[in-house]
Amino acid sequence: MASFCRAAAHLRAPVRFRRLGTVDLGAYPIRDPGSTGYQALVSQCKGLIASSGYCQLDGFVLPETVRAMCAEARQLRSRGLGFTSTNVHNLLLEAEEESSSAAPASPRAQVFHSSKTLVAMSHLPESSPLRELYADDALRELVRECFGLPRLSCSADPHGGVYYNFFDEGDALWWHCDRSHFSVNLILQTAEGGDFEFIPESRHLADEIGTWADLEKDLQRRKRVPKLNSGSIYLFAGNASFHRVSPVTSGTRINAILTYNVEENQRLNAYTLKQFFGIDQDTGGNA
Ligand SMILES: O=C(O)CCC(=O)C(=O)O
Ligand SMILES: [Fe+2]
Repeated sequence: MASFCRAAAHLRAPVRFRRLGTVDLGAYPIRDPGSTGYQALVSQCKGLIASSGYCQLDGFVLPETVRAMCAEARQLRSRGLGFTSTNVHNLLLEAEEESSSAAPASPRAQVFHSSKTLVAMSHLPESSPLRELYADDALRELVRECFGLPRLSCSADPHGGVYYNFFDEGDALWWHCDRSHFSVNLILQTAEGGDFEFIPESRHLADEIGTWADLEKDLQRRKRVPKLNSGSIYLFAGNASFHRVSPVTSGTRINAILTYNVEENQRLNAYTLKQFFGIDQDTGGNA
């Protein structure tokens, strides 16, 4: 009888949905910044960023959440909410008028065609696990500390704060240095090819090596190709180092970019919104 009552009480209990944990807090104690584990994590990341501009946190996002994010990304894309762009750019992502003075064979005159498909933050449902990760103050604080920044805010841009990226077969992001000084990237699904490759502290070579052909040889010879798995997050000082995503040869690479700014209330400019998200600033709608 007693056991029957317990069972009945259980049946009457309100249904609780199990909330997925997002971050592996055992390995990365981001909710406990006073702990020695947290301090060790920050000092290790700071050291790596100081020496090579790069550090990666493997298994940062738990596998179940990675699966939920991949499923969400694919579902949004299958509803036609992805925007595929081909971007023509040079090594320093300069505007045409900035690079027009470069000599024809020089590195800065080289033009690349990069392509990928993005799903903007404005398409993510309120309950999105990617939104939840982006809204996590403890992650933002970790990023701030690792890059040694005085303060850090989430983007105020409704489309570009955090977004999914797809690199399908043939897609690539060719050699460049970012305009922003730091970036945070979450790998959700790997593919054949689609490797993140970088050469620490190499930006100055664009002015020192006379031709793109010679610079490319140097980059290929010295590049680092970290082994990234689904669930890895990497922090990268992408303004100082040439990097690329190599062409995908089979499958689809899925990743998410989390955008933070030192200054508050930063939004994407009209060019970036149109070029990468297909959004007209005036209407906010997809082009
Ligand atoms: O997806 C990556 O691993 C790199 C992306 C990148 O370099 C960029 O968005 O500027
Ligand atoms: Fe980049």
